[in-house]
Amino acid sequence: MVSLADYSPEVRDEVKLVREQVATLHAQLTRWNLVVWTAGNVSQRLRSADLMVIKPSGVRYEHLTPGSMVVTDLDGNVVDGAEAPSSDTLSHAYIYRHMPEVYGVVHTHSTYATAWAATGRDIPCVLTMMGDEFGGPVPVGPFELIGSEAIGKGVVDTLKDHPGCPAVLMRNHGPFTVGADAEAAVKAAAMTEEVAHTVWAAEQIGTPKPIDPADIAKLNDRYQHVYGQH
Ligand SMILES: O=C(CO)[C@@H](O)[C@@H](O)COP(=O)(O)O
Repeated sequence: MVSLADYSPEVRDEVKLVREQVATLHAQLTRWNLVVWTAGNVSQRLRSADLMVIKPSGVRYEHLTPGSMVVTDLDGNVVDGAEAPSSDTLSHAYIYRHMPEVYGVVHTHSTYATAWAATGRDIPCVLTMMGDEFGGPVPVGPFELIGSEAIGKGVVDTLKDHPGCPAVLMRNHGPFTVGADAEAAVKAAAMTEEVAHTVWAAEQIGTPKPIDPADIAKLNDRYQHVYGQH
């Protein structure tokens, strides 16, 4: 069995840093009310080796530490860690293998996004915030059972039809989000829940108005390339 001792000091240094980052980011899941009990996970892929760091399965967020984070290869084989990795490890690994631009993956069961997932409806792009973050609707992916890479394949296949979108609502299950790092994927999870809630509220009031696709593209381009500090 391969262990961290088989990797260079540079890789081991990055593992230490990413363990700290991923452990800290799990607190953002509870901060933004995206999870109940242990129903969510965060991972980040390393830049220096084909490894990833993911949460141990079923461990409460207040008990998570950098040292409890599990290191696996991109086939889900444990390389370092005392506890079993997340239920979704094979799916996170599949996403990393098939989306080379992705270095962060998050899964939650946040209430409003999961309610949309239960209906099988895409969240329509009726908010400027959706143009900004998603560049269109938040799509629904196929129903898949948990524990294999099937969910990961469903996420990848769905996002092929939604280039640039960082979120998929896996039907009857909940949101999976991706990003250039774990923090970006956590942000996408928080924004997914926010727009799921707002669009649901809009549908209680009346019929949300669609945004012209050309304007959605302009919103997304500005937000992705101009917004914030550069
Ligand atoms: O969605 C599910 C189970 O339905 C899991 O991803 C969720 O409970 C989190 O599991 P882990 O604690 O990451 O193994």
